Amino acid sequence: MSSTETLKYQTGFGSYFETEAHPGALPVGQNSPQKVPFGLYAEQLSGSAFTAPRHENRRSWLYRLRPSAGHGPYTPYAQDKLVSAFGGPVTPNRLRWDPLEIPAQPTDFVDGLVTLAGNADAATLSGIGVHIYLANASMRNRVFYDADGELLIVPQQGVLTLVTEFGVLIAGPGHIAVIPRGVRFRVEVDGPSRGYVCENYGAAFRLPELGPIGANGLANPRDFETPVAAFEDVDAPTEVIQKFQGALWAAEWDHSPLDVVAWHGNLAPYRYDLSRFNTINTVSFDHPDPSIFTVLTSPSDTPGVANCDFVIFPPRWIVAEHTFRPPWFHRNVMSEFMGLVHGAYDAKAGGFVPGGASLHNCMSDHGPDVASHRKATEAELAPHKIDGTMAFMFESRWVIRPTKFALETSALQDDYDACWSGFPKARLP
Ligand SMILES: O=C(O)Cc1cc(O)ccc1O
Ligand SMILES: [Fe+2]
Repeated sequence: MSSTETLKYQTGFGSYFETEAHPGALPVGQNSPQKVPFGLYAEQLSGSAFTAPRHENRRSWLYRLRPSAGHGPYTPYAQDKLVSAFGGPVTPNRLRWDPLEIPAQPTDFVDGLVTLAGNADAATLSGIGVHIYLANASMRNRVFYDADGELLIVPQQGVLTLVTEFGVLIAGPGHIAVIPRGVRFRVEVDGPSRGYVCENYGAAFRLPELGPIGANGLANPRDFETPVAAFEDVDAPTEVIQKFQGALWAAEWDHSPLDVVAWHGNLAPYRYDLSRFNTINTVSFDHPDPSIFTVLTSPSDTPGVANCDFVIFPPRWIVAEHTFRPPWFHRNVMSEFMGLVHGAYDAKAGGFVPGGASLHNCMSDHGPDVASHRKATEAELAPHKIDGTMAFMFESRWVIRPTKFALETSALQDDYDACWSGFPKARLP
């Protein structure tokens, strides 16, 4: 990721930013002057209702070469692997997938998105879509935006350059990137690329409360990075593809919409280096609930019950005494989708591999496989570093429904249940 160093970022989660790619482009003292500097056009992008309370209110003002309203109609764009209709029958079975293969034929980020699962409904602004992207080509003369939700991108292979209306950010394995609902962007790849996308239909991701942890810890606000303004002045046909109510639509614009010369506000893309996560865990006994590893949360209307939590399982020291150290057996009202960026996950000795995924829905029985259980019950409980790994979970209050594709793909493992068979029965004296 050497090119990272050449880009500039502004730091702070949800900070109030202001940035201009050309000196004097940003109006001073007001948002919408009669004459914007250089004849730029002012446009407000609202990510929350105008009347949302201040701590929830997110919007930015963009100053662009042309108003983005100047375009013709959108027509349907065929890409049937990306869906947002999660009705129909749903299996209660535990599911696990091998990594989906990156295609051999040229495929960009938009065409390479495939939906594995999702819940609730983009129309009511709640729930999530869970997608995998499989790409080997950069987007050329085309730009994407998602009216249905915010995109949390978890690269697993290949470094992405996200050229957005707000500037350029780079994210490879070990980083996440978040693109707010509606923000237009192009994805450039450096080779075969795979990763996970949580499309958040609900309230925007934010940092979790820290409660008794105190004022510091977990993901610290200053480690979130937002690009500085950068624009392209391109008068050439550009295909703008949007996702709206589950379907893709395309329109041809006569210029690139990535023409924002300056902007200010608190709604903007950002990235985060997961190695900056200040991991907190037990120094006494027992395995804490995984909420201790929450990086970002999208709350629902019920306090403490997330539309989606983004949780990671990063490298960390394990020191618990007289404790079964890996995740315990459990059943959960919340539904859990997991992925693996690299390394191994301590509850699964085999079968859960980088780029793969698993789904444990509401009340499904899961936990360590037989081999992990045996190893952990026999291990000498010295301090131990779990290293070289990064698993994650999208955890949601709504049942996560696999798509038809996810249930029919040959990547779906047909023997997942077997990892929990053969536990010796307990013997009472
Ligand atoms: O199921 C999983 O592997 C995720 C998970 C991890 C953990 O440490 C505790 C609970 C939990 O659901
Ligand atoms: Fe779990």
